[in-house]
Amino acid sequence: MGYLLKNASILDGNNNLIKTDILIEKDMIKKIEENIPFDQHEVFEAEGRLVTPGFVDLHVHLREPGGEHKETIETGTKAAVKGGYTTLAAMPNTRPVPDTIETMEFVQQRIKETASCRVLPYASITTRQIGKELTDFSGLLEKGAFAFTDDGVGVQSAGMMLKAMKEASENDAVIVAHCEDNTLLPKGGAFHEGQFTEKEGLPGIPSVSESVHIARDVLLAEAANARYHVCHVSTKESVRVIKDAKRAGIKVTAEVTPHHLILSDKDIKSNDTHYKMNPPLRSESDREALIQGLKEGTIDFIATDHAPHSAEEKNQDVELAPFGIVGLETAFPLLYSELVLNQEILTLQELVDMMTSKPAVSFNLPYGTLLEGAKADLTIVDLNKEEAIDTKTFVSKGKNTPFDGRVCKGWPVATIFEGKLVYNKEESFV
Ligand SMILES: NC(=O)N[C@@H](CC(=O)O)C(=O)O
Ligand SMILES: [Zn+2]
Ligand SMILES: [Zn+2]
Repeated sequence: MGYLLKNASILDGNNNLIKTDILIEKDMIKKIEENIPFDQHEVFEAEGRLVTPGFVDLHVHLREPGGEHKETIETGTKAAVKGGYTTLAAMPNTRPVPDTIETMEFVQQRIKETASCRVLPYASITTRQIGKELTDFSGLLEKGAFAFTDDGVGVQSAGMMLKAMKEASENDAVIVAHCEDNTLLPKGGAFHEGQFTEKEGLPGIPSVSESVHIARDVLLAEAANARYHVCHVSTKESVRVIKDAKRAGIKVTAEVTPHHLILSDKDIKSNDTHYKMNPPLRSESDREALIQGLKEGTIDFIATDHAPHSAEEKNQDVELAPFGIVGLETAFPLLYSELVLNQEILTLQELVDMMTSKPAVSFNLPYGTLLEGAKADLTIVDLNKEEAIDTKTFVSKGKNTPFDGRVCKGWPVATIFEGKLVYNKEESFV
């Protein structure tokens, strides 16, 4: 009859750790209190472990249907719970795209049958994500579409984006945007236009190809009175535009990825396609602006943009290899080690909030909290455990990361989703 976590360390909201017991019954957190007596519960000793709400990642690519050689809902959610995540929102750049009721029903069925954690599927804004025709927003929402996005590609026409925002506003839905103006992209660009591409004599992806769409879209969101969210913000100009829009009262939120917070174009290794992702790693001053934006609340939360690809695909020439890196199994230890421990940029509380309550609140989700009566989604972390990232241990099909071999501290060791133990590293947590 449920679990009793003894002597767990939890955060109090002010970056203080307090010691407590946590009682889980069915799929709910029943009680958070010291010295809960046990009574037919399975007892877990959590002494010396940080217990947080299950992490929430609102930007992942699970590749199913159509990209099962890269990832499936089953493998992607196994990777998620290993990384401490219990809620994911899955991007619709699959084949087929969930742009019809039938495909959305199929995706929901696969989630029900194969997922280890909660998966909220996005529907596309436009049919086949080609920017020509809006999908059936109200029909897709009825089938459980989480929000609408054409992630993978920008919505090129302002007219189409305005239509989408009006439709979203009428249906109380959020438009989630991959911001990229194709008319500003060079042929064969793989990296940010800056010191790296200049040194290597390569075509570069300019910052303005992202920021110009954000500037356009916040004005469209204002005109349509729509809720608008920006994916994977990467430039300082983007941060400035979002800051101004928030100040003007426009309903905009934004996310940033772990890799854009930790790496910049000075870290790129020539001919290594593990540094090729969209948007690209920008300059060091962009990275600093992203950190500042996150700290001050211009950027609302962290999302991985987990984008698995096969080794064959990534082993091509830089121009041909697909954009994207995986993130679910490494996000917390990377961010904790780099931003909390090494650079002292974020507190542990801030980091946990940005991976739990902040995304949940931004999208009105009832998850990401450790409160009595909440869903029992919990992540158990060993903050002192130090280990090198090793792609050979990944359960994701994607091994495409530039962080292989990097030593990190703060590894998730167990994950509870809706009251069930869905991950338990080497059965260590019993
Ligand atoms: N981020 C990436 O580099 N790639 C994503 C697409 C996307 O998020 O735009 C993918 O689907 O592989
Ligand atoms: Zn994208
Ligand atoms: Zn993406």
